[in-house]
Amino acid sequence: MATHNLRVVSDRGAARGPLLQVDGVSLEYRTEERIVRATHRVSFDVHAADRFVLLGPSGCGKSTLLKAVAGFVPPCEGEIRLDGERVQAPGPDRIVVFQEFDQLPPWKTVRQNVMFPLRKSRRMSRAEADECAMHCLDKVGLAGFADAYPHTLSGGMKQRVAIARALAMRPKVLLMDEPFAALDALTRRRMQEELLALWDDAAFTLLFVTHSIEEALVVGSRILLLSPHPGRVRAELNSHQFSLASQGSAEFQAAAQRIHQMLFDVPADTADTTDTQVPRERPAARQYRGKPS
Ligand SMILES: Nc1ncnc2c1ncn2[C@@H]1O[C@H](COP(=O)(O)OP(=O)(O)OP(=O)(O)O)[C@@H](O)[C@H]1O
Repeated sequence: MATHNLRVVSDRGAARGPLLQVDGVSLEYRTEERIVRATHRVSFDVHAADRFVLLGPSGCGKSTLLKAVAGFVPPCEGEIRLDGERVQAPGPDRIVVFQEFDQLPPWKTVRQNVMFPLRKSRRMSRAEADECAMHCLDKVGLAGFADAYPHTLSGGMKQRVAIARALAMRPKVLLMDEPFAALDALTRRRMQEELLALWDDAAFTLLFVTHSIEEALVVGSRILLLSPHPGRVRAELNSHQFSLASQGSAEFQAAAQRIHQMLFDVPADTADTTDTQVPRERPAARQYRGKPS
């Protein structure tokens, strides 16, 4: 596997060793008619406080990898370890925030939605769970909507509730599967900003799936590039230096273009950087053969 530094920086928490280890993991779906291989021998390490992004084209197995880390899909080959323990089932140490806006039970208020997993996991008394829920809702700017029902909220607000609910559980790893993909561009940008502000505050460990190169550079401190279906590791990058503020800069554009080339091996002089979304439909790309200059 090639490891590239867009800029060399030290890894926060690296001294403690990896928190999450994905080691040679192949994932398959078995139906009566056929076997679909979603990923092939994928390996990566996530350290505490990393914002680790899985980036690749549609169908390369990003969501399936996230589900495997969550414990919903067992590897057919390889192993996933969290804090040295083999992942074999879902657990409260790994919480997933999905793209869909309907992940909040509609019959519960915002506050009840955040309290529910805290109470269900028997971590806290009702009063403690209530206090924790209000604290987390305050962090995402929704304390004033604690007694509202989800159907009265915008898509962005629902995603904020889902994030508050996840962070309230203090998971070892927060798993996010294209959480902002269904939002309009302005809201998406604001949500990215808020997620980074939350991370500045709490330095949680994030595993984030996207097919947007720009979002990967903004949100991620490290990025794993996956090849088209079935997903194989193409490269791993450090991207700590980028933020929303650097998005229009020449350095940011150059990094986006380089990632595009690494994913699709497009010659530099023909690469189109006006649209840096990883295409949803694309024929199998040629293998990436070397480190970019
Ligand atoms: N439940 C399923 N049964 C059979 N095949 C599946 C199932 N879910 C996903 N797949 C297949 O596994 C492969 C990986 O899918 P996955 O959703 O993980 O990709 P992805 O990279 O997250 O794509 P996207 O960006 O479009 O969400 C695809 O070929 C897909 O068709």
